[in-house]
Amino acid sequence: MSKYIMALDQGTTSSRAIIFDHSGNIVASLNKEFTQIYPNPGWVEHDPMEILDSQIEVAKAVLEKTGIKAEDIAAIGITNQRETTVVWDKNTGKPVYNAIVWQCRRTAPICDEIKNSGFDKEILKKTGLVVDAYFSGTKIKWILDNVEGAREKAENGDLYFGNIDSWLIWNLTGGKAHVTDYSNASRTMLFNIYELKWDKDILEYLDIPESMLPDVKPSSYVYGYTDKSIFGVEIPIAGCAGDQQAALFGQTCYDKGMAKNTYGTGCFMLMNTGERAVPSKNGLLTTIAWGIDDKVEYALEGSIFIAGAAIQWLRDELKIIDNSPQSEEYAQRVSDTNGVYVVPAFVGLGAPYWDMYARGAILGLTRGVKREHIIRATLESLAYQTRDVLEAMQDDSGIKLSALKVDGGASANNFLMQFQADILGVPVDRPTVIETTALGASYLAGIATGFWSGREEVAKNWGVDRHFEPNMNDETREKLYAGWKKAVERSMNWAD
Ligand SMILES: Nc1ncnc2c1ncn2[C@@H]1O[C@H](COP(=O)(O)OP(=O)(O)O)[C@@H](O)[C@H]1O
Ligand SMILES: O=P(O)(O)OC[C@H](O)CO
Repeated sequence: MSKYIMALDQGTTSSRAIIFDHSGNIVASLNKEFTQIYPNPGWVEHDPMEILDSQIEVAKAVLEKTGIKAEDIAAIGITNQRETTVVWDKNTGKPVYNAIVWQCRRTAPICDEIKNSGFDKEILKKTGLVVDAYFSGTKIKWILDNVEGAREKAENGDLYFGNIDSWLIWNLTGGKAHVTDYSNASRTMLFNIYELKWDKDILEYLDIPESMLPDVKPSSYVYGYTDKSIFGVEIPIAGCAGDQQAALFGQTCYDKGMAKNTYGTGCFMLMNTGERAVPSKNGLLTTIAWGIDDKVEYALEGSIFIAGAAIQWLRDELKIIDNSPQSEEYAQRVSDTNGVYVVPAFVGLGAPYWDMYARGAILGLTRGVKREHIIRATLESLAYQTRDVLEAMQDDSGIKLSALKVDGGASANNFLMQFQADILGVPVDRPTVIETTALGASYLAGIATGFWSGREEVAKNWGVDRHFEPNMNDETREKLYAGWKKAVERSMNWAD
């Protein structure tokens, strides 16, 4: 029997390949950052070919690095930045436009039109989503309306749409499978999460031909096999889920009421609500967690658009740190932010505010403010945003969390995790494997192929690396949080 599972984790910042063993431990991991393209303020694009090439490159390189043979990979699990939209010509395999990234705000005017017509209420009822430029539907419409010849080709049945999962699977299978899974489909704003099918009314409203859309399959399922030309052998692609749902699976949140928060480019808190879809009264999303054996389970989600990306901004644009981990050292050189708040609303605000026109702000500047304070305030903003979402989630679900399970790149930051526990007044548990996104995709693939027997078996792999206990008095906590709420208000409704 083959000994390993390989996860391909195609994130917003980088393409990553990780090999896991049967105990859910990382045997080897490689990742490659790729180009972020900002053609206009608030617009974000990726090159789909660069995504594909970097993903295949790291997958091959991680095998080479370990000496593990492709034959020893029992299955591949795919997980991906969600909502990001690729439209390609199915005859040539060429994208007709760059991938429009989930963070991109260009379709805000289309969303305003939908809201003005009142159709947003219908969309929320059918898809569980708040109408926002975040989701794929309006991005597809933009491509069809703005790329020369695209609409005609789409109507002739020559174009395929896919999120990054579909784009990768189609290419890895040599163009044999045009598929997605329930969790990714539920983020397009085109999928009826109750009837489990593409919604004809929404497609008609947005003028999107159904022939462009992938077939929707379970998340733990053999979608196809990698073309021999890639790894020399055919490997089953047997798991697929959007990265946040995959992280929920990797954190083994299998029971109703279990939740996790992932600190990557953005920050996403998901709570398993079981077989019942829970509508939100507080600006959260209702979404599909996964589909297994044709049974679908749901989650409540709080989506924060900018988290680790704000740390990247300190590194790449302000150039006040050399690398992301260094932010921890700088933050700890000062005892507070000197009254500064950073609101990283670079691409508007997601849950619970949903303001496409909010923009980033630094408030409370005085002459004594040093870069350490700005760095600390930026890290703290991740924790404040998480509190906004946690409060909404507890209210919607009626469940008070006894501890928050965390993961993702920025959860490695001990300062941030301690401040998170302090500002929530709730303990934070960081597991031994913080690459839970990739782990979840592996579990889905391994369960489909019999590598693992099921959830009960993989749940035994979860263990705590570090527990952060809240250590802040209530008065300080509430005073700091009140300052954050004031700062957020100032950042809202800024862009024209
Ligand atoms: N020690 C750290 N402190 C703060 N932020 C970090 C740290 N390590 C990584 N990050 C941030 O986490 C993000 C990468 O996390 P990752 O889970 O790989 O994200 P993604 O899947 O979105 O590409 C980057 O935005 C990076 O700036
Ligand atoms: O790339 P990440 O890990 O920040 O995740 C992006 C999300 O899937 C967007 O919804």
